[in-house]
Amino acid sequence: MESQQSSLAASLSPIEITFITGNKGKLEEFQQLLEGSELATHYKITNKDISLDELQGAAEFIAHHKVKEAAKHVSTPVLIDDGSLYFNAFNGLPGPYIKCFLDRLSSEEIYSLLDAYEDKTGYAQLIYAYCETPESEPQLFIGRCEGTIVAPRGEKRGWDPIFQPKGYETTFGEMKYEEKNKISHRGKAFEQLKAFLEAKASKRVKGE
Ligand SMILES: O=c1[nH]c(=O)c2ncn([C@@H]3O[C@H](COP(=O)(O)OP(=O)(O)OP(=O)(O)O)[C@@H](O)[C@H]3O)c2[nH]1
Ligand SMILES: [Mg+2]
Repeated sequence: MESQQSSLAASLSPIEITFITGNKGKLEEFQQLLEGSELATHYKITNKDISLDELQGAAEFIAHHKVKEAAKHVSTPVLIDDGSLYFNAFNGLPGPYIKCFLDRLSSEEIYSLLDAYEDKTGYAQLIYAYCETPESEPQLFIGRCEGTIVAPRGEKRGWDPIFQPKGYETTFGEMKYEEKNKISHRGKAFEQLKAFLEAKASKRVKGE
């Protein structure tokens, strides 16, 4: 039975998903996560860089709207990645607005925003959102990583150099993608996305 199912799995064409992002770092981390998983057998993931409207509000709301928008642009199911960084002293900010800060301030300047606060803790959050068609209800997979905002160290990529995950002596900027992905907000969200996609592929193989 198992071997019948594995030969059926091999004969089925892979399910295509379009990952919509213009951010090369996100794409590289996602590809690295994919390489370490079985998903590549069942799915063909392609990338499109489409500029999507991102509303203001909570990250979950933004991701929900962003993936629905994305689904209108392509004929395959879509996936989006939405990242945010929260300073505990700022009660939920910058959150999803971290991109505006990164566009206008250096990492030193972002770190300095916390000068007046003793509490330098925060967390990184990542939402993978998946949507089958523009009419479908999106599925959200949320990963969080607790840490501390520190003076920048390591590669200058987004806010990686100022985020030191809890229990580690290095910032994300000093880690290789592989190392970061094992503990990161993105790695945690990916584990949930993977379980969802694996269950979907397995149902297809069983003809359910
Ligand atoms: O150092 C980082 N480590 C990360 O793990 C990470 N994940 C996201 N980001 C940055 O946070 C903002 C999110 O905004 P965002 O989700 O809208 O991304 P984006 O606009 O760059 O791409 P996309 O919307 O086309 O997918 C953008 O500035 C991203 O560069 C990160 N920075
Ligand atoms: Mg964006």
